[in-house]
Amino acid sequence: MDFTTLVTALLSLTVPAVLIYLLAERLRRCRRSPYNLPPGDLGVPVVGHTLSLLDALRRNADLEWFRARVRRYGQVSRMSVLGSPTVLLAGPAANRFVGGGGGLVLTQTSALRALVGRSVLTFAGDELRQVRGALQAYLRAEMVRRYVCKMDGEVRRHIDVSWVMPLARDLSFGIICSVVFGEHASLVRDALGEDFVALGKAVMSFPVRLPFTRFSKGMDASARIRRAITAMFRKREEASSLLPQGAAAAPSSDGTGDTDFITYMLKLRSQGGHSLSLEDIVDNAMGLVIGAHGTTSVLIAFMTRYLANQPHVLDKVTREQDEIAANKGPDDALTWNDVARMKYTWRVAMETQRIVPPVFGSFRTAVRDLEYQGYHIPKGWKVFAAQSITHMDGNFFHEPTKFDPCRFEKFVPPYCFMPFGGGPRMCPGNEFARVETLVAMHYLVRKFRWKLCCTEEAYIRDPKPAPVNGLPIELEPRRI
Ligand code: HEM
Repeated sequence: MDFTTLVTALLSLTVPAVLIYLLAERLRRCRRSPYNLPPGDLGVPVVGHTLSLLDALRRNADLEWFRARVRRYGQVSRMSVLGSPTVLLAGPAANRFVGGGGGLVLTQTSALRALVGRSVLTFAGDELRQVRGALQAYLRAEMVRRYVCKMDGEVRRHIDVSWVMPLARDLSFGIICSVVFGEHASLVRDALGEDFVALGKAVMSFPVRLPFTRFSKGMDASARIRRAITAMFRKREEASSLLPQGAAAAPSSDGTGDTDFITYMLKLRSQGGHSLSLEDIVDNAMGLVIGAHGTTSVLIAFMTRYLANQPHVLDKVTREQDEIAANKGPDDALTWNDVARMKYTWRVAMETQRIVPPVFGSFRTAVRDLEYQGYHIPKGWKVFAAQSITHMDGNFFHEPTKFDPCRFEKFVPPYCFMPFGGGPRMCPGNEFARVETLVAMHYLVRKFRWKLCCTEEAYIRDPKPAPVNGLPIELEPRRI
């Protein structure tokens, strides 16, 4: 018997034996459990349901996957994903429970911790409170109001390209860079654009530091971004200590919101608002860029797709945008008041997010033993609620597969529509995303008409929704 045959024979005996042992252990533990665990199963040891869920996501069949489990086990069930026992919850009460936060913390994968070290995505306790407070203050409506002009300029710079997904990505990347990095934005965009793409892709990867893995590329990109941005702002940090009290956080004299995020955070620290180092602030800036651009670009891209397939909706959006433009000169930038009038267009955006939510659900970890609807959730277990389950439930949304923006003119029951999450970890950038999307749509529908090159183009979730071919469109100038 040669060496290879021997190794193969040994492996074929030991691997099944180890798997059977692990399975038996797990079954014994479950049977001994003092908990009233939710119904369900933990699947194959270690792998659990990870591969099956990933496969469903890649085929855009995740809703069916979740529904099958809900049909089989009810609205509370147990499964195992990414190596952890996880409770899958469905329904508005579940969305409220997961968003509410009591005994649950945001699940941080080890990839995320390694990639964006110390940021709002990885903090807990006091540090989290300080940074959430600063982010919410920075992104509040009055601040976003001052970015409208900036967003307008950025959209006009991008608008004449015809490959929707990359265009939407470039656009939202450009906008978030100009807000986060201020006068350094173009430098960051040009020198670090690719690195931010690699970083975004690595966030949900397996943390294996081998050459050519997504994670490894993300780690290299993250180190380059950190180095470059820290160096850029080292000077700014010194300069900001020379600014008069309150100057950095105040609006600029032209009202365009020229206080970039990093300067804002440096100034806030000098006023005792937090105690983060420049390196931590840069990590938070990275977190903000990741949170902002992979999500808003999905919304803009899918809205473009729905408008192409729904001519009557496009007509209504165009009428609304034409009325807004009628009172302005061709070079006048949009204002906050203009954006406030785009009510129907925003309903189209909400309907797009109902059917294709950019973030597919909320993952939490139980920090103590919890109880939900009579079942125990042991400390350390994960809890997951997928938005699509309530978004596509006929009990809350009549004919849920139909694209109908007017449904948002009526009352929507609480905790059924949650594209931005809810509770203490709700997206702090929701207002920012709303304004960015509306400004982009204004110029798109006013200037162009478009046709989808692949009318039935499928999309996958990776885990964000992405059209398989990048959603190419034929774009032509609009004849008015
Ligand atoms: C359509 C666009 C967007 C969608 C659908 C979206 C959705 C979400 C959701 C669902 C969460 C919470 C996830 C959870 O509960 O586990 C979240 C968190 C977050 N979002 Fe957004 N987001 C969008 C745009 C933005 C923008 C424009 C920014 C920044 C300007 C941003 C920054 C963040 C940050 C920093 C967090 C983490 C907050 C925390 O951990 O406490 N997002 N987003």
